[in-house]
Amino acid sequence: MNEREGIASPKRTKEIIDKHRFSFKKSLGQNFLIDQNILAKIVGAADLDATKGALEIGPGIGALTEKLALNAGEVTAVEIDRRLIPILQDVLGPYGNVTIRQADVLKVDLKALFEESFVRSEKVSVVANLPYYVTTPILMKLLEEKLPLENIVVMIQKEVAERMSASPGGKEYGSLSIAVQYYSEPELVCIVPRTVFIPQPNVESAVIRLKVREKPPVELEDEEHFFTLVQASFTQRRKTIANNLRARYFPGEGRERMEQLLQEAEIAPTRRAETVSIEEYARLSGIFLREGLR
Ligand SMILES: C[S@@+](CC[C@H](N)C(=O)[O-])C[C@H]1O[C@@H](n2cnc3c(N)ncnc32)[C@H](O)[C@@H]1O
Repeated sequence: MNEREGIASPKRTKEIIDKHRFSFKKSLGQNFLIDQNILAKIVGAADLDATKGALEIGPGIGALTEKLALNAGEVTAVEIDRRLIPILQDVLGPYGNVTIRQADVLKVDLKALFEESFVRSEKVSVVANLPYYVTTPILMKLLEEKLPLENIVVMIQKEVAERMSASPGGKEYGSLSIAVQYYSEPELVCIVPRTVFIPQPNVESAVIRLKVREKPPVELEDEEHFFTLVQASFTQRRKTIANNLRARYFPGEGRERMEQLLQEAEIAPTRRAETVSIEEYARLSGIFLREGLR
C-alpha cells in the first residue's frame, strides 16, 4: 500500500472495490471517503492519542479506521454489511489494535461493547462517517445511554449538523438542537463537498464535534417530562408556545391557566417555541410537574 495515500485515495479505493467485487448499497448509506485532508480533519477533531480508544460506526472499507489505528490506542469498528468484513480484515490486517464487529449498531448493547473493547483506554471517542439514513437514531442512542464518552466526531448531512448546533431564535433550532445540546456541546468542524465521496451523496455534508458533557447544563427532575414538553412546544412551528402546549396539556380549555404558567416561567405566551432556551424549558418543566401536568 502507498503509505502516503493510505486506503482513502480514489485509486486505492477502486483497487479494493475491484479486487473484492464490491457493489455499493445505497440503502445502507454507503458513501466512502476518498480524501486524506478530510480524514485528517476528522481525526484531528477527535483529539486522540495512544491512551485513548475510538469506536467507529460503519467503517466501510476502512479508510477512517486506518487513521484511527494510527492515532488511537484501542479501536473497535462496527459494520452492518457482512460483505465488508473480509475486506476490512484484509486491508486492516497490518494493524494489531483494531477489532472489527459485524452488527447493526442500533441493536448493539453499547455498554457491554465498551467494557469489552476499551479495557486500557482512559477516554473513548466515537469517530465516524455516519450512514445518513440513521444519523439521528445513532447519535441519540450514543448520547441517551450516557456512555463514558469524551467526543463524538461525525460526518453527517450538513443540514442536520446545522440543526444540532443551532441557537434559539433561528429556523434551524428545534427539539433536536435541544436534545443534542442537553447532552453535549456541539461545534461545526468543517463543511464537506460531495466530491470527496464514492459514490457522491445527494446532499452536502459537514463534520461536527459533540463534546460530551459530564453534567447537563440544567438540572431536571424528570428528563422524560422535559423532552415531552419540548416536543409538544414545537408541534406546529407557526403557532405560539402557549397554543401548542394548550393543545397538549389542556385540550379544549381556556388560555388563562396556560398563560399564567408560562408567565411564572418568565416566558411570554406570545413567543414561539424556537425562541425558548433550554434553561427556560427546564423551568417550565419544573412548574408543570409541580402542577401535576404530565
Ligand atoms: C457513509 S459510509 C462510511 C464508510 C467509511 N467509514 C468511510 O468513511 O469511507 C457508512 C457505513 O456505515 C455502514 N452502516 C450502515 N448502517 C449501519 C448500521 N446500522 N450499523 C453499522 N454500520 C452501518 C455502511 O455499510 C457503510 O459502510
